[in-house]
Amino acid sequence: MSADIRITDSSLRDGSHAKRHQFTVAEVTAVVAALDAAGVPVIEVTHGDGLGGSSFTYGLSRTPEQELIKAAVRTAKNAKIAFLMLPGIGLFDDIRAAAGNGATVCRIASHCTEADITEQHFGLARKLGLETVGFLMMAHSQPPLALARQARIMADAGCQCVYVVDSAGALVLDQVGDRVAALVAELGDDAQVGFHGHENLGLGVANSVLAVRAGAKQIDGSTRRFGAGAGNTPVEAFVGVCDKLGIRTGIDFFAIVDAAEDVVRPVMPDECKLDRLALIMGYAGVYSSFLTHAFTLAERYQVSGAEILVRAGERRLVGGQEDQLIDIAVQLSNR
Ligand SMILES: C[C@H](O)CC(=O)C(=O)O
Ligand SMILES: [Mn+2]
Repeated sequence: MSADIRITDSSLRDGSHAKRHQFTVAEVTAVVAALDAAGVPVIEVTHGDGLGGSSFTYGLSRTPEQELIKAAVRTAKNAKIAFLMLPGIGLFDDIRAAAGNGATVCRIASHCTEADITEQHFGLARKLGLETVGFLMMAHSQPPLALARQARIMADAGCQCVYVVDSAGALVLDQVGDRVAALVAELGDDAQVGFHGHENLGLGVANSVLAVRAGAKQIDGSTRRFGAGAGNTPVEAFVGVCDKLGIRTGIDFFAIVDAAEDVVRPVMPDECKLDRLALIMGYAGVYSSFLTHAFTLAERYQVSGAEILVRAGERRLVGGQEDQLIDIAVQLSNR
C-alpha cells in the first residue's frame, strides 16, 4: 500500500530514556518483529541520547547499542533501521559502525539554534550512502522563521528531512503547524519536513495531525507512547486517527494495537504517564529526557523532583546539560 506520510517508531530509542537504557537483544528482537509485521516502515534503535550515549552522565547501557542495531537489522524483513546521533556525544566512527551493521537511516540532532554542528556528519552519512534526517531539538524555544533558517543549514549540508522536534512536549497545536509550514516554505523540494512530538501536555496525536496538514511528510511516534517524559505520540492511536482522516500510513491498525499491548508493554518498566512531573515539563518547556534524572536526583538529595524541573526550565537548560541538574539538586538540598 502506498502511504501519504512515513512514520518512524522511536520506542527503541526514545523509550531507552524511560527504560534507563536497559534494553536486551531479546527485547529489541521481539519489538522489531512486531512493529515490522504491523507495517512500521522505519524503526529507530539507539541509546536514548544517541550513539555514544552510554556514560555516567546520560546513563550506562545494559547492551552495547551496536549489538542492538545488529539484532534489529537481522530481525526486520521490511522496515529500515534508523539510529540517532548527537555530534559531540557520538563520533564519526559510531556512524560508520552503525552503517556497517546494516542501519540505513542516519538521524543527526542538535539544539535548534546550533544546526551548523551537524554539517560534517550529514556529509559523512551521505558519503556512506545513508538516508539522512535532521533533528532541531527544543523547537518550542524558537519562532518559526528562526527554525526555518536552521533547517536550511541542515538541508544544505545534505539532510533529506528536517524535523521540528518538540523535545519538551511544550508546543500547542498551531504552534506546530506554524513551525512546520515555515520549514516547508523554506525547504521546498530540497528536503522534506518531519515532526517529533512528546505527550507532556497530552497533544502528541493532535499536534502530529496539524504537522501533516502543514505539509510534514515524516512523523515520529512510539508504540504505547514508550518515550521520555510522558512519552511520544502513540503510534497506534495516531494510525487509527490517520485511518479516520484518510491519511495513509501503510501501518495496520489492529496489528499495531496488538503489538502495543502484547509486545511493547511487557518491555516497558512502567506506563509513560501524564503525571505531575511530566505535565510540569510540558508547561515549563523542559527537555523530556531530564525526567528520569530528576527522579534519581530527587531521591538522592531528598528534594522535590518537580522543583528540579521548574528550575531547569528557568535556566533554559538544553539537551547535553544534564550535569546542571545535579547543581540544581545540590542547591535545593542546601537551602
Ligand atoms: C536526544 C533526545 O532524546 C532527542 C529527542 O528525542 C528529543 O529531543 O525529543
Ligand atoms: Mn524525543
